Amino acid sequence: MADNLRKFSLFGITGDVMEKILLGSLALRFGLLCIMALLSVVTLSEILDPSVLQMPASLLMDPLASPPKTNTELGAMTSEPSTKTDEDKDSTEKTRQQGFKSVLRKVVFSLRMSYPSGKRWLQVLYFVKFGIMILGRVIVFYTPMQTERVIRAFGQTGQAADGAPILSKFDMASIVSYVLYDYLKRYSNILTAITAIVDTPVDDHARSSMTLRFFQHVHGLSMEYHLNAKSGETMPVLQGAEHSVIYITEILLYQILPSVLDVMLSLVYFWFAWGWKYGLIMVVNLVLYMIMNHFTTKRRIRNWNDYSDVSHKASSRAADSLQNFETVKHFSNEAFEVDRYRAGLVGHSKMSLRSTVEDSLLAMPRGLLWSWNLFIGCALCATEIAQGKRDPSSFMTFVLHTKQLEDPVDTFGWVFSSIKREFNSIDKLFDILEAEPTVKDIPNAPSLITKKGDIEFEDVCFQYGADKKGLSNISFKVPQGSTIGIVGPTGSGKSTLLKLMFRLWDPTSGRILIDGQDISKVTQTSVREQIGVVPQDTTLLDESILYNIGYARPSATRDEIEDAAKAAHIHDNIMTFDKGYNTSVGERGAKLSGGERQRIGIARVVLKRSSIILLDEATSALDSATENDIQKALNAVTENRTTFVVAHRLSTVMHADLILCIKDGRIVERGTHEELIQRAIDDDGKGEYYKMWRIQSGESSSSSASTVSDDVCDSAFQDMTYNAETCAGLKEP
Ligand SMILES: Nc1ncnc2c1ncn2[C@@H]1O[C@H](COP(=O)(O)OP(=O)(O)OP(=O)(O)O)[C@@H](O)[C@H]1O
Repeated sequence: MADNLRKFSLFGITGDVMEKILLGSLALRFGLLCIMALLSVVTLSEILDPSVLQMPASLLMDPLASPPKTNTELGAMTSEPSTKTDEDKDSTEKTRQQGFKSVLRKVVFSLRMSYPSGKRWLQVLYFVKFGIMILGRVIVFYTPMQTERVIRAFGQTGQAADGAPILSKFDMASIVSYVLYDYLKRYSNILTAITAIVDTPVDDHARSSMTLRFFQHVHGLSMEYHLNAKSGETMPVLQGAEHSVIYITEILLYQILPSVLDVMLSLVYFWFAWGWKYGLIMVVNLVLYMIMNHFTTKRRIRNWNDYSDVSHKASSRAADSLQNFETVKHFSNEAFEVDRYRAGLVGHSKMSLRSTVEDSLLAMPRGLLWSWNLFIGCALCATEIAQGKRDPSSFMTFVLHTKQLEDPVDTFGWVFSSIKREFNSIDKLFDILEAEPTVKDIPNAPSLITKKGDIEFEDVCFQYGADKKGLSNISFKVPQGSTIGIVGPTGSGKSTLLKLMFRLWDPTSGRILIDGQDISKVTQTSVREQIGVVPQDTTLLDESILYNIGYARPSATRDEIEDAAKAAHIHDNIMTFDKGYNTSVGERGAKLSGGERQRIGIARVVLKRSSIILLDEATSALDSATENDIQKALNAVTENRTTFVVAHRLSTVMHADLILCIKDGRIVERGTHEELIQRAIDDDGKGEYYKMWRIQSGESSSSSASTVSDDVCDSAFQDMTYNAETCAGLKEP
């Protein structure tokens, strides 16, 4: 060979020179590879530097813990380590990922979710795809044997019709069969086309049914979950898990299973058709490969977990800052947000580089092991051919079979790590799916039947958490059609009381009765259907005004919606907008003023026509004149309906049939406005309600109760739209 090369000449370049060029280029290639390997190791060690690894963790800290003022402070903030809670969470997550049971659970979950249960024709398609996969294994197994048959045919000699010797027989049938096998093995063949077509409706069905189930579950969760969940994170988790479920199924059934079948078939074939030595080489190689793979996969998973955590946190922080753009602008923190996001991206790319470098380095020993196996097998086969024990064509069969196994065995190299990555997102989904509603309907709970609308609180106690505030021993009874005013300092528990009525939470002890029925024993939906709420901060859906008002009763006609808007004194405003009722309100109603949002909230309650109405500071964002108008409208709406009015402005509640004054979660005073004032006057001016009334009426708190004069009353009335009779009743006898 070397001699032949030396004699060779091309364009005047002799074989000698050519040989040197070839050797030189080989040496150069080797040198470059060494440099690349060295650089990879250097990069790896740099990336493995713990300070670099901690960098992205800075994104985990709460930026509000100490609001940044200067760039230096911003820089300092972004290099803080993560909070312990997040670390704990992450390690729990990773611990949970391990364990056979947990893996099995996720696998079963994925397989179940991706199976089109309930759809017969989709099930047929599902099994067609599976059948094609099995057929594929048979084709893969037979292709090398067909090659051997073609080669053997060359070796067969014979005689032509004229008696001339034929050195090699031309076997068209075996060549055609080989080409056919090869075609069916290719990516772009008829079987893969059928698989892709079959796949689409099956996967689409799995995706949509899964997302709907998850979506329904999340909507079924209680207020507590939604308050704790980060807005904007739930949907990506659902979408990520939806992708993961499909991916895991695809990998299990169409990557791992075929690979296992390929390996098993080859193993059995070699062991029994070629002898135990070949089988043993295969087994030893596979076992070594799996062991090596196990350790490398562990490392890859850790890399991936770190990578996905950093990536997830960086993007959710970025989304959060965009959602709260107004707050960012209030504090001119645009640059801070950009810096924080940049730090996240830097961490992200470092993680990405680290895992790529590690993955590539870890793949090298696997390649070497495989070549070693090929070498042993080839040497054994060549020896047997040389000894005349085997046909030379069998060498080709061995090489093709072994090479054909490379793909499936290599699949084990990456498939387990990638499947485990997907487990990460299924874990996040499990967190959501495992969240139980804190407010639950008892089994077979009946619906609430409202005959009148009498309401009773029976020694109701409630706490948000073990050490958090709530309500204590709340008891009162109100007949149908009454208006109950709830007043008290901020944070005293007024809204909490309304939330308990609406069953956003259930009392820790005690009972709330509507028409004698304990609301915790009837369905939440039936309770909520009977109650109309105007919350402190009416949030709207990013749709038109028409849609938002109609949301209270989707069956309402356009006329009914407009009537409700008129009753809430917002119709004229709406008509001044270019698109009238079709005006889009923006995200959470951001394109409307606070007062407009509140009036849409009131219009909704008008449209809902519920028998009980809860108004939580429903008119706080309105000017006195508009409030006065709306108050009249609300009086019409609330007539003959049991109404709870939470208000700081006493003018809103002073006509109530009963006023409850709440302080630190307890009712400290109760009565009508007149009774409360009179009681305070009789008691030397002591009384919470009286104190608030005097502050709001503009009288100095140091004045004594006995000096409640006409002037005071008048100034109070200016703000309170108070009536003359009530005022007369409050003056000193
Ligand atoms: N989801 C919650 N988790 C924990 N604590 C809460 C929660 N909601 C409210 N609280 C706490 O419960 C207490 C009562 O809150 P609530 O909203 O009922 O007060 P409020 O009297 O309506 O106040 P305001 O007049 O300011 O609206 C407050 O200390 C508040 O911080």
